Amino acid sequence: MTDAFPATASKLGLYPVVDSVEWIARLLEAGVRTIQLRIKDCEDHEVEDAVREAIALGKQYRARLFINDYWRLAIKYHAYGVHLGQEDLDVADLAAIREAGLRLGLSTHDDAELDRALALRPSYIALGHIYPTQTKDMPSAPQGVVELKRHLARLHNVPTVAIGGISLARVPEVLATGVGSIAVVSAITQAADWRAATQQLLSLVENGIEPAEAV
Ligand SMILES: Cc1ncc(COP(=O)(O)OP(=O)(O)O)c(N)n1
Ligand SMILES: Cc1ncsc1CCOP(=O)(O)O
Ligand SMILES: [Mg+2]
Repeated sequence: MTDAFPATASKLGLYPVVDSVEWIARLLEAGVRTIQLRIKDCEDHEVEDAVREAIALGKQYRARLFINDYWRLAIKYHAYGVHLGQEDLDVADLAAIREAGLRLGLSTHDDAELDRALALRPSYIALGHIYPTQTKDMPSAPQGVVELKRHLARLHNVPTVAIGGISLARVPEVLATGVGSIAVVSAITQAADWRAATQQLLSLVENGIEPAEAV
């Protein structure tokens, strides 16, 4: 059996996914403790400064900072973790990520992808998209909360994250599925008042979760 990736918190709570160091800084300052830097479609050298600065901020705030896609840079600067999609899995050096001690989060969209993800023993598994989203072109249909719940039934011992179209108003029905974390982009970055939105999301999602484990 393949070695497991390092463990992360059993419930990751509110998980903003953002595209700049500025967003990382303001959300960590606002109390977010799980966060992802997601800058799409760049060469490593174009995002190296941003990745390094985001990782430094993550360490400063003792937060769980995941780097999307740029796994070589995440290893180079000792990120807390890396998030990869199914296509990324075809090219990434998973052994190098594991040996460097980084946590690994994986995207899944259906049962076959869940099978593949489970076999890799990642630190968490993300499920989506749950609702229609304007943030990313998705080839598949939204899975909805009924399908999310069915998938979660296979994932008792793995931290889970729901993503895609999750607004403040939809958080309660997503949480009711038992998922351990809610990942959002536009619910924060497109909010009229991002600070208020972040505080409302934090209190809804993290109410009842143990204080953050040391990072
Ligand atoms: C928490 C979380 N879940 C899913 C994704 C999507 O990742 P991926 O499939 O690799 O697509 P891109 O984000 O790279 O466009 C994510 N980033 N974070
Ligand atoms: C990156 C990603 N992966 C699946 S859906 C999505 C975008 C989620 O953005 P939003 O929360 O604005 O729908
Ligand atoms: Mg990706």
